Amino acid sequence: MPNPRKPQVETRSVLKVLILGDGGVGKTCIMGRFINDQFEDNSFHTIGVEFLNKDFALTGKNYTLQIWDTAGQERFKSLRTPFYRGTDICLLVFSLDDKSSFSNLSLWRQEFLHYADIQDPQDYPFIIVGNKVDLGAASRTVHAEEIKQWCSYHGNPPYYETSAKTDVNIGEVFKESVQQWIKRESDLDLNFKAAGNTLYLTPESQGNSKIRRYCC
Ligand SMILES: Nc1nc2c(ncn2[C@@H]2O[C@H](COP(=O)(O)OP(=O)(O)OP(=O)(O)O)[C@@H](O)[C@H]2O)c(=O)[nH]1
Repeated sequence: MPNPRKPQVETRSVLKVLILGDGGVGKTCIMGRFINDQFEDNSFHTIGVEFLNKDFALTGKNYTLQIWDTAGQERFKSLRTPFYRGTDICLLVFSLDDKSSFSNLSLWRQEFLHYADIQDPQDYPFIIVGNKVDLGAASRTVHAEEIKQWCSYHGNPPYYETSAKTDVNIGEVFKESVQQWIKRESDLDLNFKAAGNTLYLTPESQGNSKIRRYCC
């Protein structure tokens, strides 16, 4: 039973989720669907970056997803890249009816790794999103086999086919983001322990507020 005299402190992890991909693939609409459950038929091109927060609970734990929508057009590159650092999860989005948005996925991945200064690209949690699945098979120009090959070459990141318009798999992508983050945190923890970095608390060290679990 909770102690009524003790204030209940809510613990909440804040995750930065970045959405990248060509202009027009539906990044803003994906964010709008997830945050407000709305879809814009005529959304404007994003200029630079915009971010919105959404609280999310998974298996009894609370998270705040800080979702960063970026401008996909090349002319806005210098406005978006300064915001890549500190990203926890990166969504790489293409449109299933736009072959060149899929061909550009590798460039988006490289741009992110470079400007976010990621040291271990193979371990980084990307999620691949093929949007506009509602357009159906007749409009589809990017096929399952080539997506599978791309993913297999790039470390098998999770792949989702979504529709911001008809709300297909949008919640699942963000749930996957949290799951990827949880997995990465626990892998980092295991690696830390496997490297023999166990911290033993002695009576002296317990009084030393400068001792931290991880070294920077
Ligand atoms: N059919 C369909 N259209 C979509 C979907 N998502 C977005 N669109 C449309 O695609 C167009 C571009 O959507 P945006 O969300 O603005 O694309 P963006 O990737 O943010 O574009 P930039 O801001 O230029 O980077 C708009 O006309 C949307 O209505 C979808 O799931 N299905």
